[in-house]
Amino acid sequence: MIKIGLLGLGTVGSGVFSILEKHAETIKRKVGTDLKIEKVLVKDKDKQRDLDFDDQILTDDIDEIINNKDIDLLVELIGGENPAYNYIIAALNSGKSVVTANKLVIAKYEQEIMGLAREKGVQINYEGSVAGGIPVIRPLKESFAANKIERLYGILNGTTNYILTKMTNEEREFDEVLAEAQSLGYAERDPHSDISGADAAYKISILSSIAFETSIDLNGVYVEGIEGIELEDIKLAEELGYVIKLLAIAKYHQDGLDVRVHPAFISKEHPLALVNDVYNAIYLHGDAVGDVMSYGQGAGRMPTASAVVADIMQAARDIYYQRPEVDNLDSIYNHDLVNISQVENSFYLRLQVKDKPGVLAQITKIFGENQVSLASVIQKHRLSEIVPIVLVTHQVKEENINKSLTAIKGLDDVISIKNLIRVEEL
Ligand SMILES: NC(=O)C1=CN([C@@H]2O[C@H](COP(=O)(O)OP(=O)(O)OC[C@H]3O[C@@H](n4cnc5c(N)ncnc54)[C@H](OP(=O)(O)O)[C@@H]3O)[C@@H](O)[C@H]2O)C=CC1
Ligand SMILES: N[C@@H](CC=O)C(=O)O
Ligand code: NA
Repeated sequence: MIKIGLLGLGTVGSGVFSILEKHAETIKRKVGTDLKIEKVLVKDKDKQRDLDFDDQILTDDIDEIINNKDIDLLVELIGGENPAYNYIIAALNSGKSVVTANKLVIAKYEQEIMGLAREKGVQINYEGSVAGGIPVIRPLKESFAANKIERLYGILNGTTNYILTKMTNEEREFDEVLAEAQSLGYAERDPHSDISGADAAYKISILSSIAFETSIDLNGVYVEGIEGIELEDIKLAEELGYVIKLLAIAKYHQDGLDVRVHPAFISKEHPLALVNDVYNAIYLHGDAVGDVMSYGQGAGRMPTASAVVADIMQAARDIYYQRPEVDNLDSIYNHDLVNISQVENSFYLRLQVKDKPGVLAQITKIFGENQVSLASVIQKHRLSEIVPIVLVTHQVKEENINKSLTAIKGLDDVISIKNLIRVEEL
């Protein structure tokens, strides 16, 4: 029998608990032995819970798990940086294998955690940390191992994709849809992590380090969230043949690796444009396999628990058969991350200007001086003395756009720059 210490009995922890119960027989057959949840760490032992268990297994003392020699496997599902990080390190140090869905901790401390697991000869599995139930970590490590991965695009945050989908299809308000995503268990405890793009940045950083065999400095990943997206931008995107998605991108660039997260216009025709609600997708290109897309639910109780339980089963099987963990996936490269100012894209720009002759000419002159050429210009209906203008550029370095915007902001007749969104040619 393999005994488990489960940390956290919230959205994902309760899903793991119920799958381990519901499929106990099948799991036993596939692993080779029974799995038993020996102890469950929670914050509040008196909280009302919808699960059927003996209260004795609940604890609020981590030592009862870390110091319990009978527990072989620690499953960390409390989230956040600390104490989760400390508990993972303590478990590895005491020779326990670890399963976690904590993208923050893995992205921030990947090198240290992987190194420690290797040193101790134990497993650290984290399939649930990226794109919930979609198998993506193991495929990258194993199924695509014979490839050079050239680029990777992902919709990696369920909460923001849910919000953008509901804003697009139902014209609903941001705050109302966010509250719904929280009640469905999709959002992080601090939903700012979802909205700001940080959660997706942790995830693309984890995927990049595996795909490109490199360590990733999170501080070098450009991150922009969906806070600035307005219904107006969504409608204009639709008019222009695009949808807006919070896109995570990792690809080779002449100066290193281009890793970033931001809202992007993507063609309505691209398969990623059809990824809606809480669904996530990863679209990658390997030199041998070509284009591959994986799709499924990226957040939520049971989809995430599906990935976590599979990780538990893999670790348990290896513990039971005393197979040492052999992971030769060292980060052998130290690719530089490219500064966003050096990245080329097309841009969508929405401005409000005074309704006067010559304003557009002044704007296009500034663009011309900064080598920005325009693919389209749309002047929308006049609102009192204000005219909304929408511009789409051809491909240009971001630093040229920034210089242009600084000059455009200084024009007397420009009232405001409402939004600047990258148009990603996938
Ligand atoms: N929700 C999702 O869809 C997904 C979540 N994840 C990741 O899974 C992890 C868990 O998320 P989720 O289940 O949503 O989180 P929840 O907030 O729903 O649950 C957290 C659980 O951890 C317990 N807990 C929190 N802090 C402590 C602490 N300091 N000491 C002991 N117990 C603690 C809570 O106890 P109590 O019950 O007493 O409050 C609760 O049971 C996170 O890393 C998250 O990023 C990954 C993919 C998808
Ligand atoms: N908050 C996350 C949960 C899964 O990782 C999300 O919305 O994707
Ligand atoms: Na996953």
